Amino acid sequence: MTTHFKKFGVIGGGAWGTAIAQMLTREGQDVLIWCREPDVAEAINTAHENTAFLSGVALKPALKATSDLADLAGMDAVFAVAPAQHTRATLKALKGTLKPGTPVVLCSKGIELATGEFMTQVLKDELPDAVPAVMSGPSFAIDVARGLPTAVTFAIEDEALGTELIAAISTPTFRPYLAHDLLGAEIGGAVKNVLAIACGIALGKGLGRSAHAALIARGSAEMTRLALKLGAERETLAGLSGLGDLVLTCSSETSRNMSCGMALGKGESLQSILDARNAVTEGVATAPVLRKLAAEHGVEMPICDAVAAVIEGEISVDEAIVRLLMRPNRAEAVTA
Ligand SMILES: NC(=O)C1=CN([C@@H]2O[C@H](COP(=O)(O)OP(=O)(O)OC[C@H]3O[C@@H](n4cnc5c(N)ncnc54)[C@H](O)[C@@H]3O)[C@@H](O)[C@H]2O)C=CC1
Ligand SMILES: O=C(CO)COP(=O)(O)O
Repeated sequence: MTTHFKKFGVIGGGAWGTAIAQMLTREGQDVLIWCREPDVAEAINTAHENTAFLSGVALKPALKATSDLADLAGMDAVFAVAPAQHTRATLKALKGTLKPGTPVVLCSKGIELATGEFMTQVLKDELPDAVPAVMSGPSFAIDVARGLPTAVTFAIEDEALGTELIAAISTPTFRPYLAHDLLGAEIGGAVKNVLAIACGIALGKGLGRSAHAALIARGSAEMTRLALKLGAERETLAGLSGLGDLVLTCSSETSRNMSCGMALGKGESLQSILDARNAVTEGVATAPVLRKLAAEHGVEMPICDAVAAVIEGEISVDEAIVRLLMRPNRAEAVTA
């Protein structure tokens, strides 16, 4: 398929932005990644490595980096990969620089704490002339950067545009699947991070694999319940950006959310866990705002609620476990 997508901008020089930029860089495509830290941009341009956020991966020399967001002006498509709490500021800074109708592919997984908004709404607020897309699914940055096989959901309203975009970005090892339910893809990505903290807590506490599996299955029910209430589609939550990412994130210590939960389960304090890492743990910011959103919509999400209560310091990990286990018996159905 011929494509007019030749110039890609990536906002965010963290692990995921770097992996996406590496994946997009190929013959016939120019890729420019914006890094907040000038030394990260410098290292990508000169040493071809992002030692701060994705060390040990040899980046393609054709990948170029900048620390000036204005350099992303005129790109054919932009991937927004700053942490969810910083996405608004980076999009705001791009006002007036992108051509109207430029696709902006939202790749961060979270809900804005200050507003309760998902990233598509943040984009609409800041760059109303952009075309929103959501790319989300089971995809550790290190796997994608190393070219290991990965499949994600690529949600966009315009099917023809989406078909052209996924043709332009896919590789033999990176397979985006086209979808139209942007909200469903966003809900999966945001909620699975909170559930991964819960799974980590259970494993860190030594509660066993049966409890872990129960949390994944009941967590999936919570995620789907919220999605249906907000108007998203059940099928999306059963796909790569829902169940797929839930399983990955809840099963591997490579996940920052899962490993944060494990450390909490072993008795470490949240602050000491966060202080010790140079990486974002999205579920920590998402849990409180997710709890609020669920309450506003009358959606029961007891696992996410318990994680939020631990994160906000209201109850201990042990109290959260007791609270979940002592809930009254109920029907298994998602919408019961
Ligand atoms: N790392 C991964 O495997 C994956 C991450 N994601 C999502 O991608 C998003 C970005 O995560 P990572 O790339 O992993 O980040 P990271 O944890 O590797 O790095 C942190 C990033 O936050 C940026 N940052 C810190 N303060 C900032 C500010 N005030 N304004 C703008 N940027 C700021 C840093 O410059 C750095 O790029 C998150 O929403 C995450 O959930 C999604 C899929 C996979
Ligand atoms: O979203 C991810 C994998 O799909 C990465 O998860 P963590 O942010 O928990 O590391």
